[in-house]
Amino acid sequence: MLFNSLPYDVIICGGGHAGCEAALAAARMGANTLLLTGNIDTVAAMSCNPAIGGQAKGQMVREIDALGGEMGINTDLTAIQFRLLNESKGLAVQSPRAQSDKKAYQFRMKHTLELQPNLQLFQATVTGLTFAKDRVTGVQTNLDLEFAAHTVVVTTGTFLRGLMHIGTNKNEGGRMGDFSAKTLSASFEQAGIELQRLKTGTPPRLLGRSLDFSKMTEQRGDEAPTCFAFHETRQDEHLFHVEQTGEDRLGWQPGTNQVSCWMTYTTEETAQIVRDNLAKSAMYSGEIQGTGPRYCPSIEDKFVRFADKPRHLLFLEPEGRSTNEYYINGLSTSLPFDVQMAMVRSVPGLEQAQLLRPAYAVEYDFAPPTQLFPSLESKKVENLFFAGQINGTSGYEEAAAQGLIAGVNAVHKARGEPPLVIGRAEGYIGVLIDDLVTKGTKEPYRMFTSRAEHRLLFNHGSAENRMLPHAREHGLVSPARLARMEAKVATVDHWIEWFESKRPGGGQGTFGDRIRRASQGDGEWPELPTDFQNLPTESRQEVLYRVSYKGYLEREQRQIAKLANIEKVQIPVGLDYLQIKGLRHESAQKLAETQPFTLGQASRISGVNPSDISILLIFIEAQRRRKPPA
Ligand SMILES: Cc1cc2nc3c(=O)[nH]c(=O)nc-3n(C[C@H](O)[C@H](O)[C@H](O)COP(=O)(O)OP(=O)(O)OC[C@H]3O[C@@H](n4cnc5c(N)ncnc54)[C@H](O)[C@@H]3O)c2cc1C
Ligand SMILES: NC(=O)c1ccc[n+]([C@@H]2O[C@H](COP(=O)([O-])OP(=O)(O)OC[C@H]3O[C@@H](n4cnc5c(N)ncnc54)[C@H](O)[C@@H]3O)[C@@H](O)[C@H]2O)c1
Repeated sequence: MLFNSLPYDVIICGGGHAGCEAALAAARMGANTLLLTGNIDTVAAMSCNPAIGGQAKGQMVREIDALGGEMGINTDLTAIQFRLLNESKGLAVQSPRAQSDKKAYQFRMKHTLELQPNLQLFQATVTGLTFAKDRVTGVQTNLDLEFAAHTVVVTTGTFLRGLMHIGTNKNEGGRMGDFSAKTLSASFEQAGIELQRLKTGTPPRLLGRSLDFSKMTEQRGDEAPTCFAFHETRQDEHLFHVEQTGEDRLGWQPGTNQVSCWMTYTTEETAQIVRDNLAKSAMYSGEIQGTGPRYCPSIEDKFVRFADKPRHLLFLEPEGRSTNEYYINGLSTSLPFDVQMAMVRSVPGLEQAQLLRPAYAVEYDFAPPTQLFPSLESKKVENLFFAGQINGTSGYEEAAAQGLIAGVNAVHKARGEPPLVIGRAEGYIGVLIDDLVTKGTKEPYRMFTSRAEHRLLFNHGSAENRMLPHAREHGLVSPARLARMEAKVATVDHWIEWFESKRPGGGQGTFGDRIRRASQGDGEWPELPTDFQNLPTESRQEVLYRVSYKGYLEREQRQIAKLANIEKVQIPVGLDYLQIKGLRHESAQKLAETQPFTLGQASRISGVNPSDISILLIFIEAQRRRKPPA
């Protein structure tokens, strides 16, 4: 039965981190949006650890916030511990990280979805897509209801043919206690979309009252929390806490009443248990075919790949304020349950530990993302977008970032407008999507600072400055917030200019020169004007960062300017690379497969070398000259 006579502008399949951002972005742009998810109670569930942010991921969450997304503010208002990572290192690599109350995070996100105008939330499992020629036209569900749409965004995470492993024990599901989406994969394959398998894993959860914290080292949160949302420009938004009805904020502020994490280490006994039972691990016995995340290795991987390391650090993280459940960061495994018990109890402080949930690994289908345009629209099926773990990524933040972009672009597509594409030189979100659609991935992709060529420009505090043009052009934030973002950028620019032109008394050079010397430990800090000291912390920090690192940042900008020329050269859609004389066959094939948008994107395809790019440039320019003016 067709549920709606008029098609929705956008339907989102899956209410995980990608789906929530996609749905909110689309509805906030005024599009008539439907979010279908298998279980409304698991909206925005954190399948693994109760943490948001960390290196590069923290910066990405701030970019999501600057683009009007929800993850940052939802974390701030449900966090139970805040820590700024790399605090002793340079500002460019400092990353906010917070642990959220897992349930509060979900409840607040669900409530935000419920309150959002233009958005309908509905519980149903999507079983297939409907097509007309090479276009998607809607979705089918397990309720025998069909929904029609101009565009569809798929954000089904680890659920496609999800299969969980604990030793030789197997259960179908995308997550422990959840269902497996078994029929949707066939719909993609029917449409010519290729699927492959990946795997990921999670550690056991423990009962807090069975743990001996006196044998562990306490790790407290930062006294002054580093928030993810830009509260300075978000003043008018509803900062409701989960107990609220959405009208005002409680007296509660982010960073109040934080809880501690606890550190302990694996022992020689743990290593021995793992080594003795390696053959029983689903991963090592050949039970699992999919490739796992290299950068979040299981404990089996750690003892095999880093055999010379006698012990590994573990963090005990509380999962919330109103639960006694603890997550063990660092002990992901797919060993049988009895081995997991022995392993856990070989760790100081965990000798009497009771397990609430076992560790497990999950295998699932993903759609290699080279099948997507930079807008995240499928190259094979028009109006169909993909975002999140289904694109081969790992991580809540990576999923949310893609969800936001796919949601915005689904609306643009429905309206016949050009897509939002963030450049590699603008932020981690640009790097993430460019890496995915250009190079693809053979293992779960996780963001790192080292993936970005221009990471010095990506300090977390500058996200609003960097995203402002996109937020403005695509209407992603409220007019009031946009005005405050613009005012903030103008204030920052004003003070940078002021420091570079004015000289303090009693020393040589401008304020800028003195700040640079002082920030490198050479000389005293000049006394800074009271007006500057009175600026909100974030604006002040951004000015000092840009002044302190002026030389390095200018060098980055020069490099970007050099590359900008090839980034600007657009490649005509449907170019027949195999007909271009002089282009190596391998390059022609890779280019035809990837169908890059710009020469810059073409230059990043592995196997395409600089001489191929020169040949391509000459060809495009010759073609352009031949074309009669319109
Ligand atoms: C066991 C495990 C361990 C992990 N470890 C970590 C970790 O430590 N840290 C980390 O950051 N990431 C981890 N991940 C990955 C992390 O959970 C994902 O990267 C992130 O949640 C992906 O977000 P998503 O929105 O793409 O998908 P998900 O969060 O998986 O959400 C998918 C949503 O789609 C819904 N859905 C699926 N199929 C359908 C359908 N056919 N119809 C309707 N609704 C559907 C589901 O109900 C769910 O709500 C782990 C995942 C798992 C399962
Ligand atoms: N299977 C998966 O898909 C999977 C599995 C695990 C992790 N991940 C991803 O990786 C991230 C977790 O990975 P990680 O192990 O590097 O941990 P993390 O990102 O939570 O922590 C990064 C670093 O912070 C420090 N740290 C860890 N726990 C801390 C705590 N409680 N308090 C303070 N500092 C802490 C450690 O030095 C750690 O190396 C997740 O956010 C997720 O995106 C994915």
